[in-house]
Amino acid sequence: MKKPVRVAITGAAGQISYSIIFRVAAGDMLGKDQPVILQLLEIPPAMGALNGVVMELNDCAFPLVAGIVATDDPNVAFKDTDYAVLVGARPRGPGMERSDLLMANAKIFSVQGKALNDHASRDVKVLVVGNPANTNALITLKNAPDLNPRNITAMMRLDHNRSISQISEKLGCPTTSIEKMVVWGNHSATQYPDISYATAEGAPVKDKVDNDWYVKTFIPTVQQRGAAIIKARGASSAASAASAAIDHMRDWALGSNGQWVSMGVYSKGNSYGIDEDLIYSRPITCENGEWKEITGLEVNSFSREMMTATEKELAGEREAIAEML
Ligand SMILES: NC(=O)C1=CN([C@@H]2O[C@H](COP(=O)(O)OP(=O)(O)OC[C@H]3O[C@@H](n4cnc5c(N)ncnc54)[C@H](O)[C@@H]3O)[C@@H](O)[C@H]2O)C=CC1
Ligand SMILES: O=C([O-])CC(=O)C(=O)O
Repeated sequence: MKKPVRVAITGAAGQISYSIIFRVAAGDMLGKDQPVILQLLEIPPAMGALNGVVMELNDCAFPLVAGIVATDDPNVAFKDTDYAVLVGARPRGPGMERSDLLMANAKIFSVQGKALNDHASRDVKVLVVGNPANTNALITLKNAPDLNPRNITAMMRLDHNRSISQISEKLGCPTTSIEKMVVWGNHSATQYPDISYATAEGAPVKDKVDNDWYVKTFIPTVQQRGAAIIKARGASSAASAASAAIDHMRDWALGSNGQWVSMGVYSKGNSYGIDEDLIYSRPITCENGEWKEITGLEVNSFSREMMTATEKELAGEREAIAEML
């Protein structure tokens, strides 16, 4: 049996975590042979509810759960943690943009960045889910100067999976046959789901769909999917967000088997002309616990315009929270 690893999950009594925690415990994220110690963080008013989650976890008698810590102290939750999934943050309601959450949530990530810096494993892999995820990841990174910036990422996998699902439905082919999808930029309405390189059953997707559908239906549907779920459900997506978080961390830890995925990662300003000091989503493959960017793709003028629009939005968000960096 492998040695247990520590997985910290914040917002542990919230909607998304109610799906994530049980899947991590079942081995969906790190493998069916990897025991985990769950380190669950909440705020004081939610500790009663978190206690209920812990009771349910115990009732599952999961063979892989080697320990559970439930706490309202980030210094305890992040102690020696190998993985951290930062979900705890306010969700948006109808009519809001995710950036409207920036001021409400920014402080959470400066506090948690510092706590990760001081207490987590030096190799901790961090995924920021709480919105606005990319800029919250930047705040986390800037408050954790002793950690490797490569190890702090933002979740774009839900957008990636949504894109694949839309193409699969349009073409009537299985999701597993769609490869080389890319979502660029911010997890927001400016994100750019790009089918330029995508293939379905080995053939270019752009040859199978008309450009009008791509520009007028596909792109806005993916960009607005979060808002559509809020409208339909009265609450933001939770199980699909949890599933995307599991996919992101599993592929990062165990490898993406050559498949392209989209991850919000730290930009050093040396690829695709994207400004440095942003957490910007791009095409990635993962192997041996490391992510690697796909570089050198040709970018046409439509793509460049879309990539720049989402970059500008991220730069504006960075400006708005400059004092927290
Ligand atoms: N990046 C993405 O693709 C997605 C991001 N989200 C975002 O994820 C976040 C969480 O969403 P839900 O679980 O639906 O919300 P929720 O409101 O059900 O749960 C959030 C939980 O976080 C807790 N929390 C608040 N401040 C905290 C802190 N400082 N430390 C620890 N816990 C804290 C709250 O007590 C609450 O239990 C929201 O910001 C939402 O917008 C949601 C869907 C997709
Ligand atoms: O739309 C929201 O506020 C929640 C979210 O990030 C998503 O579902 O993509």
